[in-house]
Amino acid sequence: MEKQSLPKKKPRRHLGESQSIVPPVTDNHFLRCADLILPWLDPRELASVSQTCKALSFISRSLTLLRSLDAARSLEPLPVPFLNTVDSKRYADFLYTPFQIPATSSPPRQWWGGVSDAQIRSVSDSVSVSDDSSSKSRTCVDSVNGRFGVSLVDSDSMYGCECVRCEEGYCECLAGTEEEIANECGSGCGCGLDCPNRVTQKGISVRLKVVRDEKKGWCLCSDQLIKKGQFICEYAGELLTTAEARRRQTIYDKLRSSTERSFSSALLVIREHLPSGQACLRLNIDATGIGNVARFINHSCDGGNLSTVLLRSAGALLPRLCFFAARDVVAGEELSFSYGDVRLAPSGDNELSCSCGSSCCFGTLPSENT
Ligand SMILES: C[S@@+](CC[C@H](N)C(=O)[O-])C[C@H]1O[C@@H](n2cnc3c(N)ncnc32)[C@H](O)[C@@H]1O
Repeated sequence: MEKQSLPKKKPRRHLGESQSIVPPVTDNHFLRCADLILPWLDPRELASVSQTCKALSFISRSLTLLRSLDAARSLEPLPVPFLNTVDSKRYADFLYTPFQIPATSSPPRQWWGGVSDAQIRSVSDSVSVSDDSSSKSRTCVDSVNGRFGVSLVDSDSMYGCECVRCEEGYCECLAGTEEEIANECGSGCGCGLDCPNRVTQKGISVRLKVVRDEKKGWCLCSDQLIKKGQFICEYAGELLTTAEARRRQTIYDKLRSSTERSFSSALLVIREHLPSGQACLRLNIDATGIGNVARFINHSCDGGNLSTVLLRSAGALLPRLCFFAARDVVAGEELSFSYGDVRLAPSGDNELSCSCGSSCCFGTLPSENT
């Protein structure tokens, strides 16, 4: 006769037993701690922990919403929202700087959208949790601004105008010394930020949005009609030495191959040539970890709808790469430019396929041999 096996009894759990009451999440230290502590709590304490978790969940959902509402974290005159109808990513994670900054190996944390005091209070009232994280966050943003506000200007510069009010388009600052570099009034001048010859120094003044695309990832798009010649933004990020740019490029290439190409880098190398053809200036700007909205501008093989201008403001140590509308751009249109000439770039293992959709698409993205 066959021995009938009885249905196995589920082991009963008692508070205090060292059995797992939370799903095993191997790398989650918080949950591992919870697993050790929660079984020792009495019902009232357990209920209070549960309320706290609900409050934290509410706050983190609100923060996610706030983050998706402004990629620029209130550091630009206008917010730049994320829009995604393609997948579950609500926003891209990077630190925001409106300006070029020196390379940093240990970037500080950055405030990015806080639940307002009123919201915090209403959450606290409803779930009896007191939290002063909002004021801490604000202190954090100040220190971050201080850190990121490192200015790459030469305050003792002798170059610059002494105008109290410059005339638009007519100022000694506008006469360039290098042929390829346009000039603006700047910190070395007597005029202020409202000077008409400081178009690119007032932040982003056109409505933009960051839209998710299935093939290209995030794309910077206009959210209004932009007239030909209007300033869009500069390419802000960390200024690297060429050695550091090469080091980071190797890391980014590895990351891209290990994350099945979902990793996007935003390291731009700008070479300005003398009329003789010899390179005279090389700028390496990395917006991958720290940058502004320009890090979302994708490549287009037909040159796109943006023109780039290398621009020096009086008193600045280095020129900045600025984007202007190359033609009228309608609301909703993606902003793009050419990353380089694909025919000049060496083909390699790390080639990315291009989805610019232009009639002259080369099929692959230009890759920079740093
Ligand atoms: C500077 S980032 C642009 C923003 C990026 N799409 C994102 O999601 O963060 C450059 C990266 O975007 C993607 N990209 C840019 N232009 C593209 C294009 N025309 N086709 C496909 N991918 C593109 C590539 O992954 C490239 O490495």
